[in-house]
Amino acid sequence: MTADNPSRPPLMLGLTGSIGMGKSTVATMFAEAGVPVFDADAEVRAMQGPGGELVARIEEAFPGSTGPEGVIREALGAQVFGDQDKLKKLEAIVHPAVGNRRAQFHADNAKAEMVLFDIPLLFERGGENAFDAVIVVSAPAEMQRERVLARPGMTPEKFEDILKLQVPDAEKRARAMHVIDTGTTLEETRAQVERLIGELKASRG
Ligand SMILES: CC(C)(COP(=O)(O)OP(=O)(O)OC[C@H]1O[C@@H](n2cnc3c(N)ncnc32)[C@H](O)[C@@H]1O)[C@@H](O)C(=O)NCCC(=O)NCCS
Ligand SMILES: Nc1ncnc2c1ncn2[C@@H]1O[C@H](COP(=O)(O)OP(=O)(O)OP(=O)(O)O)[C@@H](O)[C@H]1O
Repeated sequence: MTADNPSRPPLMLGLTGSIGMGKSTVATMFAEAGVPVFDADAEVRAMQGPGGELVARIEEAFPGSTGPEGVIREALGAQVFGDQDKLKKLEAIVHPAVGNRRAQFHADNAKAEMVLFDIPLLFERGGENAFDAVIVVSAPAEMQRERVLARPGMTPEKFEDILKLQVPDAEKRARAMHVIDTGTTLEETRAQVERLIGELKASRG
């Protein structure tokens, strides 16, 4: 467990990586090691799910994209991932709401030693400066492709459309302060996460 430290603000860690590289898996490893985690994607899902606060506005902007269970993600994804203007319109609805939730999380965890923000679009949206350290998860492209294409509802075309929207993996790695290799076993990745937490704690003295 990371100990609370009332005298200093928490170390702000940003976790990012391209589709299927293992952000969620690695964020869970941080949480299991006692680090509070803000999961931007989970917040989006909650706000788009049944009774979610964004459902009505999304239906208004994208008629037919919602139902009794909230946003029909496959249908909305099919509309926006190949169309920049539509994606921008969706982001203008979703991103400010994620920002509000993030501010709340920040306030709730003001006394933690470190906090981790799992932000899929951290580099794409230029949010690096908000963090003391940016951590990128990365695996070989072929492994990424295999993982993503194994997901239900995924097609090679959708995968290519999403890749085009994201900063390339090589650039993410170059801009990262730390890279976690997810092209290995889960145990080895967990060991890397635990090692990094130890280094970050030591760096604070
Ligand atoms: C369009 C939606 C409903 C499709 O949902 P679906 O479950 O099919 O896909 P999922 O969310 O798992 O995304 C698949 C991949 O695309 C990436 N992705 C999602 N939105 C974007 C985006 N705006 N720009 C670039 N990549 C994106 C994700 O990081 C992931 O790697 C959903 O992605 C969405 O609401 N996106 C807009 C909000 C957003 O930007 N979310 C990501 C960061 S918080
Ligand atoms: N060493 C590893 N580290 C992380 N993930 C691994 C590893 N080995 C296998 N995997 C698998 O790779 C997949 C990574 O998916 P995950 O949902 O964590 O990625 P993501 O980056 O969050 O995806 P998305 O961008 O679509 O949200 C999981 O199914 C996970 O079990």
